[in-house]
Amino acid sequence: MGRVGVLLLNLGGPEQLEDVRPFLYNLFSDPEIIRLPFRWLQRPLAWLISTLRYTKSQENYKAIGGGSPLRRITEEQAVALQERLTQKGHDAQIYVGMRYWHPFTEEALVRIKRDKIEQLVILPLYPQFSISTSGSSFRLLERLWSEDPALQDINYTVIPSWYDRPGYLQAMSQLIAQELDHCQDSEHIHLFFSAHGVPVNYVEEAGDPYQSEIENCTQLIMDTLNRPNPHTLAYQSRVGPVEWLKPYTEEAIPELAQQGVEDLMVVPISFVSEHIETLEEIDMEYRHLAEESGIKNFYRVPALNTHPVFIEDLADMVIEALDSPQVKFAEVAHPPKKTKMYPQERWEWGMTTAAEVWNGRLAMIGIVAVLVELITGHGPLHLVGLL
Ligand SMILES: C=CC1=C(C)c2cc3[nH]c(cc4nc(cc5[nH]c(cc1n2)c(C)c5CCC(=O)O)C(CCC(=O)O)=C4C)c(C)c3C=C
Ligand SMILES: [Fe+2]
Ligand SMILES: [Fe+2]
Repeated sequence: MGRVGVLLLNLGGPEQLEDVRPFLYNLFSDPEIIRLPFRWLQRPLAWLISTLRYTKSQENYKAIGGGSPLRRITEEQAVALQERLTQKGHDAQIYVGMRYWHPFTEEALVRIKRDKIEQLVILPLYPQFSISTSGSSFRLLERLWSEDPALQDINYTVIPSWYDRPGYLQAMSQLIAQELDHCQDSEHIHLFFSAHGVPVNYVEEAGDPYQSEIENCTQLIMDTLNRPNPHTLAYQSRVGPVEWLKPYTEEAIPELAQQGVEDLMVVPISFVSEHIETLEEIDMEYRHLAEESGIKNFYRVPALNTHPVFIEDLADMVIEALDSPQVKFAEVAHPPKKTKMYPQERWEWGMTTAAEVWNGRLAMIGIVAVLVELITGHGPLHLVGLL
């Protein structure tokens, strides 16, 4: 076997407050994150939302120390994975490729080419697949590959998702059990699985398997944990005006309190590292909400980070992938759609007169909306919840 590399994919996060605005711009420029009827609207809208949202977002990053810990933790995972692979007799170079911040996926590919990697395992650090996360990175890679003959010489394989891996499930249930064992009468504690949400139309129209993978994952963790605790699954971090997967975390917590639940333990399951949504949203916002709603004891299970059982499983995944038939981007970047078209494609009927007229009208509405919002600080984007 030639020189082996592992490319770890992740979202990326602003390392300092000045990074928040360009990070948000990159995020909202991604058509897998906001689906718009017209491609040309993507960058102006990304500029608009990032400009109007960043001060609020900066406040959240300020509350967790001024930046996202995601790069540091992902690099620690990379080091731990490399060590574990070496112990298992596999020499591999590990690369981190983030989607929206440094080190960008493009930067990782420059290093992979420079190091003359011949076998590459592409491993997203998202246990469950979503069009908006792993899918977005796979599509980016698919495009970069198609543009670069040097990349086409590399034998690569993709691991699409791995939420059902025994090691991952073991590591998650060990973390939960450890947290439960710190508490008295732990069998009464309600386990509250909180997954990052996605818009409903991703699942129902675009065919995103995310919801079913999250539901299966929750059940598998409960089976592995094998304790009598009651549990609930809900979705957090909704952004924007459209409907997202339900129940929403911020509604489910007060409902449970009303039903008489007094002890709640939140288990974050869509992300393997601590990040803004665990450290700020869960530990601060949802804790506050829970206490206001009458929950007496609020606990949170830590993220996996470099949990040894988890890292061991990542190493096994890499070794197994090297021995298995290759999985190509074309197989994983485009989940089969539920309806004939992606939501944004329904509008793409070509350069018809009607489309041109609507382009013009929407542009005017957009410009007026921006001006009103910039001047008054209030407007349609605040109303629909994007800001
Ligand atoms: C599996 C995890 C994630 C899914 C699914 C996901 C979908 C998704 N996210 C947004 C919008 C935002 N995400 C933001 C930050 C962010 N998102 C995830 C994970 C998932 N996102 C993480 C881990 C982070 C934080 C990184 C860090 O800095 O620690 C943000 C920015 C933060 C903020 O301003 O609140 C936005 C905005 C959408 C629209 C979406 C699905 C379509
Ligand atoms: Fe997100
Ligand atoms: Fe949030």
